Amino acid sequence: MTDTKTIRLGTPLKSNAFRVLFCGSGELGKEVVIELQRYGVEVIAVDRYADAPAMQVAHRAHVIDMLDAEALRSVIEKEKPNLIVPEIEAIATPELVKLESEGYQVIPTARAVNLTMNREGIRRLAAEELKLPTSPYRFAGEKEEYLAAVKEVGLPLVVKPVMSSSGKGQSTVKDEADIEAAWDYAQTGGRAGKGRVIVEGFVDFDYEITLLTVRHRDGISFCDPIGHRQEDGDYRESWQPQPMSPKALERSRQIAEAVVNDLGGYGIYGVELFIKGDDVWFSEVSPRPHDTGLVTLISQDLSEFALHARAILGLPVPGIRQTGASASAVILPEGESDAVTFTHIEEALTQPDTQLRLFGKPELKGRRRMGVALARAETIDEARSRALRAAAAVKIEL
Ligand SMILES: Nc1ncnc2c1ncn2[C@@H]1O[C@H](COP(=O)(O)OP(=O)(O)OP(=O)(O)O)[C@@H](O)[C@H]1O
Ligand SMILES: NCC(=O)N[C@@H]1O[C@H](COP(=O)([O-])[O-])[C@@H](O)[C@H]1O
Ligand SMILES: [Mg+2]
Repeated sequence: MTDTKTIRLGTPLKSNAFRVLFCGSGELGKEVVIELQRYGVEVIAVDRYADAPAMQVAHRAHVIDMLDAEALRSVIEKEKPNLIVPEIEAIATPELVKLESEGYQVIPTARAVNLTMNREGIRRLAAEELKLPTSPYRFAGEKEEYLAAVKEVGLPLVVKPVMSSSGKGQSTVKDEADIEAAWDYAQTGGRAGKGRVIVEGFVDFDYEITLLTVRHRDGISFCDPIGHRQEDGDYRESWQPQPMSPKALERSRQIAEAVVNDLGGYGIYGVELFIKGDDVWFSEVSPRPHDTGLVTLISQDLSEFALHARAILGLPVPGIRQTGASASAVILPEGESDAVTFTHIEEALTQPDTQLRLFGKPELKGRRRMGVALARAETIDEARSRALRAAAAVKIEL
């Protein structure tokens, strides 16, 4: 007898395959693909360039301009996936909204992906509709408007393109003299070309966290808070668990719950929060695994990638086990190469409880995250220095 309620996973490459299509195929997608492969899911990886990390572990791949709505629709209509999994912000998300209304399933929801790909969507939702505390902010599309926004918000402030990630196009302005340069960088450095910016008042936080929050068929589960250090808007190290006052943790969970329940769907969310004493500000949210959550590859029995896979397949998440003080440190070389060689990996791995991931990105142009070191230890401080030492040990030949 067939139980109509049960999840049905077929055999990959057969007519009954359960097919998942990734929009974006970077290092975060690669780990989710590996988790889905473990369930015998058929995976199709899509990105703007060939041989992207997740493509290397998927069944097949397509290279398209994901900001081109027609190209995106055409690949989806060709593959007819059971699930569409956005992996990066820079996608023609309004087309995903249309595709969802035609019956495709977008993870976690097309609305969540559409709102979060643009800082304006998610910020207005969080601050104006959900009334959550955020930094003061203004949006601007023209230089004049930008200069007025800067006046209203006041220095110090942070300028970001509305569509960007990993700090691309982002500047902190402390001095009047840097106001012009911040506008120019936002117009050239984002992931989707010129356009609107957000001007945010600088929040003088004690520390910041990512609260990984899973929405799954049985409700919501939280991972322990992840602390992290960012430079130029891009993450350099992360650790788990970040010590927090009970009040700040409770407040953080309330904010995360409010946001993910509004956005809905199944999957993991990375809720970014600024903390000062017991006060918590919402910063932004990724409706997908978070880069700072790479630490969960060593710090949890089910990593954020395994949790995402389970949640999106509609499988249960009865518990998440945190296995002690852990840290991650990025391998972030700078230069130009179309075939990077990594050496001294032995040195990176001489310490116990240390692991390495090299993403296999086919090109280095400027500064790019190419790998991550992971470590566990007795204390957070030890785990951090162990991860940093391992990351620094790896040498790069261009
Ligand atoms: N208003 C602010 N006040 C203080 N610091 C900020 C502010 N906005 C951003 N930052 C700092 O810059 C970092 C990156 O900002 P944000 O997360 O908005 O950029 P992003 O490009 O979306 O990065 P990612 O894709 O890695 O999440 C934050 O984690 C924080 O350290
Ligand atoms: N903060 C978001 C983030 O870390 N996203 C991750 O970086 C990739 C892009 O890397 P690239 O710029 O090196 O191609 C994305 O595909 C995703 O895996
Ligand atoms: Mg962020």
